[in-house]
Parts: sequence; structure tokens; C-alpha cells
Amino acid sequence: MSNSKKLQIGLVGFGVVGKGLYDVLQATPTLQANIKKICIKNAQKKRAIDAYYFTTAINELLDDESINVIVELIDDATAAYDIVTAAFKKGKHVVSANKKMIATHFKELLLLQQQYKVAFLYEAACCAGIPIIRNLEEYYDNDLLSKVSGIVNGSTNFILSKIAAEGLTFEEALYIAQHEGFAESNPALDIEGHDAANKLTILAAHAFGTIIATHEIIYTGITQINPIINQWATQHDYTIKLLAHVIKVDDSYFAAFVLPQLVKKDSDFYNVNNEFNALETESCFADKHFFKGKGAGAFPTAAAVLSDIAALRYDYKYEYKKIQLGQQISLTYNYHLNIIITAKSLEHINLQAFTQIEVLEQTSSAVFIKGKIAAQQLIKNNWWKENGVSLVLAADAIAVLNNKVAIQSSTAAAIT
Ligand SMILES: NC(=O)C1=CN([C@@H]2O[C@H](COP(=O)(O)OP(=O)(O)OC[C@H]3O[C@@H](n4cnc5c(N)ncnc54)[C@H](OP(=O)(O)O)[C@@H]3O)[C@@H](O)[C@H]2O)C=CC1
Ligand SMILES: N[C@@H](CC=O)C(=O)O
Repeated sequence: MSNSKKLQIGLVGFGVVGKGLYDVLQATPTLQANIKKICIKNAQKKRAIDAYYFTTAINELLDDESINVIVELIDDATAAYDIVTAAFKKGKHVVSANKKMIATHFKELLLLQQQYKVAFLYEAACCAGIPIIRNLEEYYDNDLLSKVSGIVNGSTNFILSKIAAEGLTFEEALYIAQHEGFAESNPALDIEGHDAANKLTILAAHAFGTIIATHEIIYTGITQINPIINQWATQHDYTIKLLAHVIKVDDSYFAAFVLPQLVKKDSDFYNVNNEFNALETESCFADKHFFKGKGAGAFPTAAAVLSDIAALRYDYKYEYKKIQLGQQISLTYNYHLNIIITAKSLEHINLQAFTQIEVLEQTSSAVFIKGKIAAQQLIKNNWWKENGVSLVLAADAIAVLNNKVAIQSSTAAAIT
């Protein structure tokens, strides 16, 4: 698509982000991008703009040859997949913010996009307002990345911040996150960690050129964080954030996990609050970079969509060079994590799973364990997500084993 060509957009979805994009495009007339038609689901809903724009028939957009870009902004990943793949087959470029659809169908989408020689851009799908995907594709193309870590879900960060700073209950904070348009239509995707894990799947592909499935990531959300660990964190100058990591553990392998984590006061992540997201990259020569920006909400997300639309004028496509090179590193569970577990009683904790236990405190109503656990144990078992068991990563997530100071798991077994 040449710079002089006008972009005719078929917009799918007119919710928080779709309406946000409409407003942003109104404010940027120089882009010469025009929304021709908008496909929505519910014809009866009142809309803020002229009814002439709307249809519930997706084919009105797909069959319209003057529409050269489909911007997919709906909250249904299955329907989105059908729409996006149909658009590719019609030779239309696609911009999407749908991380669940992308993470679920990454390989097929990539192949189809190549087969039909169209662009498929999705900057808004990871951390909304932070331009991370294009940076991973372009800037970190040659300087080898060893790590991408960060806060990648705005709603959970908003909830944790509001609980910590204003004493709101979980339910109150979630209600506001929904009302502000930060949360997914199904907020379980946010609070149970699925959304962050979907984003990490996409980040891993662009960071290391390796396509993994979301279910291969060790992850949980924020629903299990209990007040005991929150109190302990505050007393020890920590806060708790939901952090996502892809970290190279050696030249051939990387770890991928999304877990609540202790964040010390002097960490850059400590003051990343509300719907803000942040990412830290570590690479061979540049060392560390820190990105911070709004990770949810109408305008920050629409801004990322706008940036993708603008990039289409320059025929921009992700080249997936790291994937094409065929020198990807692989996902591994061959590492250990420093963790803190709290639970109501020892019966819900599998002590055998620990590689080392450094502290074990028990009262009549609570158990507190600090130790090291093999990643294998966390991917294979679910006891640490059930029965009120709360797992929080230590500030230094990846463990270095030190048998001299640790009680071995055989000793732990004897304690039970
Ligand atoms: N909100 C945010 O901060 C961010 C959201 N995203 C992603 O952006 C996408 C949109 O999110 P958001 O705007 O918040 O969602 P909303 O729930 O606010 O809006 C969803 C829109 O999708 C429409 N829709 C649903 N199913 C269909 C369908 N089958 N055909 C046509 N239209 C359909 C709805 O139609 P109707 O109006 O008729 O109900 C509605 O307009 C999601 O993938 C989300 O994960 C990404 C980054 C940030
Ligand atoms: N629900 C998501 C929206 C942006 O991706 C979030 O809270 O981060």
C-alpha cells in the first residue's frame, strides 16, 4: 500500500476501543484514514454516531472492495479469528488488539498472513499504549535479548494498586476497572492471569522468535493473593505486582511465567500503578531499557491501533525475522523459582514439591513457607492454585540453589 493511497477502514467492534479509535481518527485528519463501515453485534444498542455507519453483517465490510483495512476490535476471540482470516483471504490488511485470538492461533495467523501477502499488525494487543512489539521486531533485531519482564495487565495492576493505596476491596477495585473500560468483557481473563499469559505468548514470539502456547506458561492471576502475604510484603517494604517474564536461562532455553511477585521499593516496577503497564528488557549490548505507559483504556489502546494504521501507509509488516531464522531458543522448565507460599493449613501444601525450604512458620490458622521450587512442579500440578493456597514469587524470581543453607525436601517431608 503506497503512502499516497487513502486507507478505507472497515471497523469491527464499537466498544471501548472501537469508539476510542473513532474519536482518535476524528482528531487526526492528516492521516487520511476513513472509517467506511462499522460492524457490531447488537443492532439495537444506542450509538454515539450516525446509524448510517453500522451493520451487523460482516460481509458488507469483507465484500466491499474499496475497504482495504479491517480493524478488528471485538471482545470475542472465536468470532475475531473467523473475521480476521476471512479478511486475509479477501486480500485486506488487518489491525487487531485481540491478544486472546492472536495467542491462540499464532501459527495459523502468521501462515495465512504470509500466504495472502497482507499485513497483520497488533501493537495494541500487548500493553496497549506501550510500543513494545515494533521495538522487539525492529530495535532488538540484532542486539540479542535475554529478558522481557513486566506488568502487562492494566486491570490487575489497577486492582492491586487501589487495594494497596486506598484500601479498596478487591470487588470495589474490579468494579471501577470494569467501569473505566480496562477489564475484559469477561474479567476472569484479567484476574486469573489468562490475559497476561496471552500477552506473554505474543511477547515471547517477538522477543525470541519462539511460538509457545499460552497453556505452556506457568501462570496464575491475583485472586489467590491472601492478606497475610500482603501484610508481610508491606512490613518488609515490598508491594505485590502481577509480573510476566520471558527470561533466557542459557543459550538454548528460556523460562516463561506470570505470577504475583514481591517488588522492592527501589525497583522501577514499584511505582507503576493503576492501569499503567511497564516492561524491562535486557539485551546483550544495550543492557536494560524500561518502558512505561498506559496498558488499558480507550485512548491509549486506540493510539496503538492508530499507529498500526499509520504504519500501513508505509507498507509496514512484521517480518518475523527471528522466527524465519530458525535459530529459536526453546521453552524450558529446567529451573527453580524463589517463592513464598501461604495457606490456611499444611494439608493443602505439597511440601515434597519444594527443592529447598528456608523458612516454615505455622500457627493454628496459617502456614508461611519461603523456599525454592522446581518450575516442573508448578507446570505439572495445581495444588498451589487451589484451596486458598497463595503463591508469590520473591523479588529475585529465578533461584540459585544453595544446599548449604537450605533444608532439603526430605527434611521438609519429615516436618509434616
Ligand atoms: N479495553 C482495553 O483497554 C483494551 C482492549 N483490548 C482488546 O480490544 C478488543 C476490544 O475490547 P473492548 O473495546 O474493551 O471491548 P468492548 O466489550 O467494549 O466492545 C466489544 C465490541 O465488539 C462488538 N462485537 C462483539 N462480538 C462481535 C461480533 N461477532 N461481530 C461484530 N461485533 C462484535 C460489540 O458489539 P456491540 O457494541 O453490538 O455489543 C462491541 O462493540 C478486545 O480484544 C480486547 O481484549 C486490547 C487492549 C486494551
Ligand atoms: N483487560 C486488559 C486490557 C488491555 O489489554 C488489561 O487490563 O490489561
